[in-house]
Amino acid sequence: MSGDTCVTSAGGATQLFASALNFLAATQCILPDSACSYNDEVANWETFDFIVLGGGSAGSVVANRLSEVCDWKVLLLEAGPEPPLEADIPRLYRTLSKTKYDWHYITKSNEDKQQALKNSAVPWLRGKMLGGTSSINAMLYVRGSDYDFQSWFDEGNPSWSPENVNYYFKKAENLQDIKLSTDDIIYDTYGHEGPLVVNSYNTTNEEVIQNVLDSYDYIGIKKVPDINAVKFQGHGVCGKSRVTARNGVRESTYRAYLKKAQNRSNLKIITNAFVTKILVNEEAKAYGVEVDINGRRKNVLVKLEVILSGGAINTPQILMLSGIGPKDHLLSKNIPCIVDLPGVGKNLQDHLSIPIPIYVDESEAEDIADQMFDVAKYLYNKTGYLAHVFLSDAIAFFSRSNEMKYPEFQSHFAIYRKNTTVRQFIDVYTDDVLNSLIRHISHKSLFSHNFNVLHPHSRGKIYLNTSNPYDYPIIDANYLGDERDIEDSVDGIKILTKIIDSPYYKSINAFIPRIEIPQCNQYEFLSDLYWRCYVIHMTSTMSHPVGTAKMGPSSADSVVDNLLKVHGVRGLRVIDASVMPFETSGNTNAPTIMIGEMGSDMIKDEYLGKSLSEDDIYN
Ligand SMILES: Cc1cc2nc3c(=O)[nH]c(=O)nc-3n(C[C@H](O)[C@H](O)[C@H](O)COP(=O)(O)OP(=O)(O)OC[C@H]3O[C@@H](n4cnc5c(N)ncnc54)[C@H](O)[C@@H]3O)c2cc1C
Repeated sequence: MSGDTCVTSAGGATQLFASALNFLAATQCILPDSACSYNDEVANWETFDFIVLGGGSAGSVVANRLSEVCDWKVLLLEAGPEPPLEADIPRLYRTLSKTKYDWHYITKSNEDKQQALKNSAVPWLRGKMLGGTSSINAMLYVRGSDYDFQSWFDEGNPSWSPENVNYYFKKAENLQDIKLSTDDIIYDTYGHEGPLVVNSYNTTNEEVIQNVLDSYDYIGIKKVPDINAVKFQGHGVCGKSRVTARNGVRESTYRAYLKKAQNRSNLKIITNAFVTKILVNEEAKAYGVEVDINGRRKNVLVKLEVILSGGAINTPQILMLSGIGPKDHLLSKNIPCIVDLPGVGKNLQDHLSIPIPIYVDESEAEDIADQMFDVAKYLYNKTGYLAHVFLSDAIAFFSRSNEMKYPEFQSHFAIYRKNTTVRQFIDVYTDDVLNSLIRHISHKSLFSHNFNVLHPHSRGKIYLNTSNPYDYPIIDANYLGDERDIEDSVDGIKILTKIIDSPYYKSINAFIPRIEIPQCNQYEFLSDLYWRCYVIHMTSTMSHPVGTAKMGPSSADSVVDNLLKVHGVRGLRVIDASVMPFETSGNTNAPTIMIGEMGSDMIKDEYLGKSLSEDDIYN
């Protein structure tokens, strides 16, 4: 592997950032160091102790942790390249959408719902590069609640108790916000010696953010100093989120885990390596993988295990292509079934996202000169608007009753200043709906509260279109397939929209605009029926798909066991977001990294004996 050239730019920047990018590209060598090409060679039929398939949020963790053992020869195969410059600079991440760094998946059209979306389908951004989706995500660092992991445990997964899970969150973390560390509770919550820097943004719209948090507080969603350090209480909690940022630069798992391991002689990292199937023999033992590296097919062999970390879409696809999945479905695609596992690709869950636009009279518009000044600020000390993503770090979690032990809903918050470009951030909607959404932006600022349902009842599925590994699988997200998700959304939106009666929102003349959706125009504005219709047609994704290789004790409905081993197959584990039996109460990157940490220790434990510093940390 050579690692001494500089990062490149995706060249896919939108007009808004084009001049900034050119400037940055010209000065890229003063940006954070980066290895540029992973041109390790792998020979046909070469043998490794472990092959990790997919270098994303979880796969990067696993590749690092396994290669800590000098005697193990580890191979990481990643379909995409090294991340470009735009992945490092938080604000530019959206420019990677629909480039070679994104798988650009899209869900199957929903026949009678989601009519406000183009083709009634939802684009699913997924990172295709080292760091995977952690190189393209919004960087919010949210662990989820103890309730989530207790429900994984109660599902028959004894290693995943809240206590064990918290141990692995801490193992990953390295809290860097010095101010926060002076609070004992916050200090004790986080880990301080892990590879993953958890911090606060260098820059936020502090005044607005505090006003918005105070407004949540006013409607009963209590403002707290740190979201991860409190137990969910009352009607809800809100605060500034921690983020995966290291002094203004994205902290992907590529940066946190892979770059630190890249010089180990026992780790080979191969990019542009697209795995077409796992080789499984008749005794149901995984013995290697078939991979396409820059157009050349190779077989690579494994002594101990293949670790599948392809993410919630590709993991079930690869399992099915390898003969592991629902027998009837595999046979219908002319794939011999080696292990009949009906759960592969099922149990797909995603957090719903429904934009709640609120127009306000707020502050002056940003002009292009301000933005160019911010470019200079970023180059100087990694502050300015390039240092944070378009979603702010103000987040809120809430429930309908104060008896709840966990949040049912989440709200993200984004500010679009008057006369700025909004279109690119919400371009999933049809032109008419989008025009209606942004129609006041020329003279008002838009406060967009992204409303999320955290524990949807609907379940979707992923299945093969064909047996050709290069054909995308079909994503049937089944949003709102369960009527309860519509009712829950309406209830949650009615709680959230009370915010416009808070003193701050009143002081800035806040109002919710009616969105022109033909199917909803018959309903009285802001009535239950209007919101119901709005939910049915405006629901999109929070980009948190999980569950398609569910962890659980029974091969009838789950894919991996408590130790993440694929049921009925030897030498094969899944370690990524697809193993989550249920969605967590928040963004899914932190829990996926935690899964990477615990999964790695499970492997070490199996082959090396107890590897943990605390006895019996998992059963
Ligand atoms: C736009 C967006 C914003 C988000 N924002 C946040 C946020 O702010 N906070 C948060 O917590 N979560 C966020 N998420 C979600 C979070 O990032 C994901 O849940 C998490 O990254 C999933 O990790 P993973 O390891 O399961 O998959 P990934 O990180 O997607 O990794 C899978 C890897 O496998 C590779 N791969 C797949 N198939 C193959 C193959 N056949 N051969 C070789 N390699 C292959 C892929 O290229 C990829 O690198 C966001 C997601 C998106 C899309």
